[in-house]
Amino acid sequence: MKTKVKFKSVYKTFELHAKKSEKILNLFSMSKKKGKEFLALKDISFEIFEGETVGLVGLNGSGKSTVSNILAGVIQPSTGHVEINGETSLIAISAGLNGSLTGIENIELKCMMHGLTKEKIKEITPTIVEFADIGNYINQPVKDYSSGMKSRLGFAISVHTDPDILIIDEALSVGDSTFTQKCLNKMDEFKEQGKTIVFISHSAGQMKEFCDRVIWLHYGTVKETGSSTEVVENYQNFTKWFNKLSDADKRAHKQEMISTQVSEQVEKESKRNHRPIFNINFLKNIVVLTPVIVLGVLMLTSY
Ligand SMILES: Nc1ncnc2c1ncn2[C@@H]1O[C@H](COP(=O)(O)OP(=O)(O)OP(=O)(O)O)[C@@H](O)[C@H]1O
Repeated sequence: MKTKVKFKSVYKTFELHAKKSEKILNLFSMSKKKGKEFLALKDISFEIFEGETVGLVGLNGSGKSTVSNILAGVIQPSTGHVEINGETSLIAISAGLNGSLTGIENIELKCMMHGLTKEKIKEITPTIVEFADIGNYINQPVKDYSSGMKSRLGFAISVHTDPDILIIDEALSVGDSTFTQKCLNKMDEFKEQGKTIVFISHSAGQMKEFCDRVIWLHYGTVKETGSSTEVVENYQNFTKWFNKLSDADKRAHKQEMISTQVSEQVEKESKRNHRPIFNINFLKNIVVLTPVIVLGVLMLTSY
């Protein structure tokens, strides 16, 4: 079987800053206070093969969208190896849509970005418009759309640009039932054509029906990978257990898990990135630049 996607020991960290000013100072390496780092993905490894539909499940914040954004090339992993064999197309609520452009203009732009010729775009635009089915809003700026409308347009464009790997990130959750069914039928067509699909949904039913395999992400790690029925059932048992906890126990459990995502990276970072506020390069720049600036000011004021 041909590998379409491979993640090997992937980590993704996000910097967390208590204040905006810290973030700005950090950009110029002038702050000693290194913002804490949050490990959204910790040592993630998995493989997806051609023609498979693989689901991602997990609690809010477990890292599903971070994986889908890496797959779509929207963000880069911090460390680790990512192999993607084919063109990906991400369908998430409003992903890649330009708010100030109209629906029609977005169709043109996104299709061009997928490398479609002008003739091809002209040919498929009516089909996309018909699939999106948002009436006259197609000529309105996307910023005026409801989330359902954005999702409809995003889905309609993505499935008609003929991607190898389709990534659907909860885009169906905001559509009404008629549109969701239309999208699920389209996904069936894609499966029949042997396309690869990565599907993120909080619907256990959709996961079991559409996915060959499911990956359960848990606080940034892979908790389980296996057949969709088995993994979804184990995940549901976990959520049942979790929901039975008291509010205080839920909070404590979450806090305990999240603290492992923050503290581990901070320890590593503090060892790796310990640097003085005014390092030698900063002082060198001051020594070289000050006379130049003073000379410039003197020349300007002498005229
Ligand atoms: N740009 C960012 N800066 C800081 N933290 C971020 C950023 N993007 C994501 N995160 C954090 O990374 C973690 C994973 O987020 P992600 O959106 O991948 O979760 P998810 O599983 O898709 O959640 P949901 O089910 O709510 O959509 C979350 O704790 C989130 O707050």
